[in-house]
Amino acid sequence: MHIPRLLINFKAYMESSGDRAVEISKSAERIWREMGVLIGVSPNIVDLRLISSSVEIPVFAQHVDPIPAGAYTGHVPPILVKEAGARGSLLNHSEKQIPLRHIAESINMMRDLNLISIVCSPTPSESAAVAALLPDAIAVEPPELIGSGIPVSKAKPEVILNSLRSVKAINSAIPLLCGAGISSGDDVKAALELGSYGVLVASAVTKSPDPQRKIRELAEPIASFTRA
Ligand SMILES: O=C(CO)COP(=O)(O)O
Repeated sequence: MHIPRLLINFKAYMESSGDRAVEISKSAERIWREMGVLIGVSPNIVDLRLISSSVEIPVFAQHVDPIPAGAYTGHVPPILVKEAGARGSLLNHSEKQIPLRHIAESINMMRDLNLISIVCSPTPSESAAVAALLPDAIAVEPPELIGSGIPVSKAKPEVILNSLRSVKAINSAIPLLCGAGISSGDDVKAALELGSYGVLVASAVTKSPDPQRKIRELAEPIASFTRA
């Protein structure tokens, strides 16, 4: 199972849509080849096929709905995400929260399609609830730090430690990523030292004047950590 250690969420930023989404994705691919760090990108749904046909690194949708293909206006069936070349999807991001039963149904539908499920959770207790649904990975992200530039790995390390503890108590095989405010290589290093498998980032890359340079900075501690 190839869970990225650095997953870049393009959200719905203009700076990471269309041709700019392709450029950032190609930068991520270049750094993956250069450093051997598995980097994934999560473009807006409007760019999913464009990005998955432009790079070899794993591409993730930002959301799926637990439905088959069919008469579902405005919804995102897992099968169509698969057809568009995605390797998986985020679920339950704090900016796109869904009920627990939808998370469970989506994880099961994604598993049947060999799509990787990375489920976001805002707190350690919700991380435990999500772990019981057996996703492929969990990403804990305190909503109040998202987009703040204040890194969860330094401002709220207990959220990572308590999530690790609560997820391990349910299933120690589920990797835990963390995100929210992660903006520097040092923030990534702190997250890894706390026990995170990897990180989820958005604005540090999408809003950077030099996304490639920022991706390299964020990937460096992962490269050294995974080499050690
Ligand atoms: O929501 C996030 C990643 O999914 C985190 O956002 P920022 O990296 O902009 O804080």
